[in-house]
Amino acid sequence: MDWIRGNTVGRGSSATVSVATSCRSGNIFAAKSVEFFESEMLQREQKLLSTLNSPQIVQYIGDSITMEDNKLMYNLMMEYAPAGTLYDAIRNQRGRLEESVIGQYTYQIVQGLEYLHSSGVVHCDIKGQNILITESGAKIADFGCAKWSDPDASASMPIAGTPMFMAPEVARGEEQGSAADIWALGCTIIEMATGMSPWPNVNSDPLSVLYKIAYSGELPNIPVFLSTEAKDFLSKCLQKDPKSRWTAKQLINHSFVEEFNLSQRQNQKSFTSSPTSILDHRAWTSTEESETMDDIFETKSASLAHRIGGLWLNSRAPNWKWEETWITIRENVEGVKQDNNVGGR
Ligand SMILES: Nc1ncnc2c1ncn2[C@@H]1O[C@H](COP(=O)(O)OP(=O)(O)OP(=O)(O)O)[C@@H](O)[C@H]1O
Repeated sequence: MDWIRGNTVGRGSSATVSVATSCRSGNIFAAKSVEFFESEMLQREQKLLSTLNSPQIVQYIGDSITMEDNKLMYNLMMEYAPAGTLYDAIRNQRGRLEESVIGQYTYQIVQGLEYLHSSGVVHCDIKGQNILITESGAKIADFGCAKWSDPDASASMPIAGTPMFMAPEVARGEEQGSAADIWALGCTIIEMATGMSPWPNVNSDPLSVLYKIAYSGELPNIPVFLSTEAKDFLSKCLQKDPKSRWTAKQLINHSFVEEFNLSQRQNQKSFTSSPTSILDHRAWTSTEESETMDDIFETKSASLAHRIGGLWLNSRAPNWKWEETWITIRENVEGVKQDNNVGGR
């Protein structure tokens, strides 16, 4: 092992993330690790992340297999973000970021999404917990749910993501394309502005969340205290019809983020720095009667929500805290696999 594992800096539903130091260079990086026998998803994430290269995407460094405490581990190495996630930043600011900061992060996330979507990748799990804050701003991370947008490649790809941040067409199990990332971006802006979920008054079980999003016809509330530009930007992200949602390419020129777009262009003109090392860049109310549920979930598309909800109910974790962390769910081709994302952050 030519690197030393340091402290654990994060724990997701699928993996543990530690800070690590290279023995040769002394450089610091992050290692996302799982036991090799259950590393299929992390290896899939590695394959996808290794094809990406953008200032607004967490920088891929490499992968390795290590033997630690008699356990064979698979590690995905990437740049380390000492400041943690956007979710941490929101909590540090007592749940509400200033609008100028929201604008800046939003611009950087849109840049990352524009890069991803133009590269044929859909992230599928945009939320504050999956955005890292680095010296060069917000970077999109955690490609555990990501997929290629090519219909042939994604035909067998199941719906994945975090119910509270899911777009209506995703909650109905119809499609999960790039427009779904834009809806999730809108939800993340609400998270930045309020420190709360986009559906704060909805019963917090995923089944209720999914039903509300899929069939109520309602939209998340746009915070009243935001500027007209910010509200307009949000309304472009939170269109029920995915075809009516603005694309990342359109949003990048929206007046809400215009000043960050302009200042970046100016910076690009004045600096011509060459890159050094990659490490230098561093669910409606409470659950209804089951007859009603069966009526509601009769359709093919809704059966997805039913399966997800059932699984969640069956595997509820004792230390679950919905308010503090948003669940990520993944369905594999053979069936549904539900991951409890229970704190540790
Ligand atoms: N590069 C990094 N630098 C610093 N902290 C990180 C980094 N990557 C991840 N983390 C921390 O580890 C946590 C878990 O990482 P990640 O979201 O990638 O794991 P996961 O198991 O895929 O999570 P999820 O349950 O969202 O699928 C993050 O929320 C964050 O706090």
